[in-house]
Amino acid sequence: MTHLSVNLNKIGLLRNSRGRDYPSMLTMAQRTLDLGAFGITIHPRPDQRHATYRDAYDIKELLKQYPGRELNIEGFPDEKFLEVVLEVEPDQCTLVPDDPNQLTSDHGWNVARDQDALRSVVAKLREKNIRVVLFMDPIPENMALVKAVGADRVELYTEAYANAYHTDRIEQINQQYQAAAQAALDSGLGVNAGHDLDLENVALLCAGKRITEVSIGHALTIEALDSGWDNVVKKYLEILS
Ligand SMILES: CC(=O)[C@@H](O)[C@H](O)COP(=O)(O)O
Ligand SMILES: NCC(=O)COP(=O)(O)O
Repeated sequence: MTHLSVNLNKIGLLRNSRGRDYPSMLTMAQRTLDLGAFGITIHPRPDQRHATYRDAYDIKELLKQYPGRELNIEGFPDEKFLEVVLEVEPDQCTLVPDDPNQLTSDHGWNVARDQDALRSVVAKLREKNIRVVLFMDPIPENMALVKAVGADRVELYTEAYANAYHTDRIEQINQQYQAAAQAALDSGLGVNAGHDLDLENVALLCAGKRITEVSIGHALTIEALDSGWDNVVKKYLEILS
């Protein structure tokens, strides 16, 4: 079984487009948890274009009603992000090497280059018992360094997998992701995965039984426009069970 953490960024985008609390992030988080999702993910970016720092505090408060479920906060560890995460104390923090002006996340960490800074950030988060995840490209040789800086898990950046899914390269690409996941496991790390996963492609990736958690938001929100939020969340839960 692979845990589903639903990323609510795109609910935040809709909410922010009118400046009112509609759709409500909290209502959607509660609805998603009531459907059985393991967790909620948000990625507050410096411009707060979708998920906001306030959402982090509010969803953490909501999760007190859901023992065993988790909040995962993703983002680049700048001063404000770290201030919020160290105050909110989510169950998990996924560090992503995004520039503020990036359209979306599109690469993993260069841990060899950034190891000193990462080691310091990871230590601060671990002091608060926050599980630390590094967003990584699926390169097996890089996994041991993630462990060396003190992280608990990697999140495999799955855009390349999603792009290959409907091509004749998918078997080779999936094998690369499975090898990266195995290398992470062999290094004593847990394995998460995310970015551009959807109802069609998620099953093959998780069939290898190496992935503890997937975080899915963009495709899930779009699929919900066709089939309804509840139906889509239930479909993911069925696939991942
Ligand atoms: C890190 C990652 O791949 C996604 O979780 C990210 O949160 C997507 O961000 P946007 O929703 O801003 O595209
Ligand atoms: N870490 C991946 C995530 O939270 C959601 O990514 P996406 O499904 O919005 O592409």
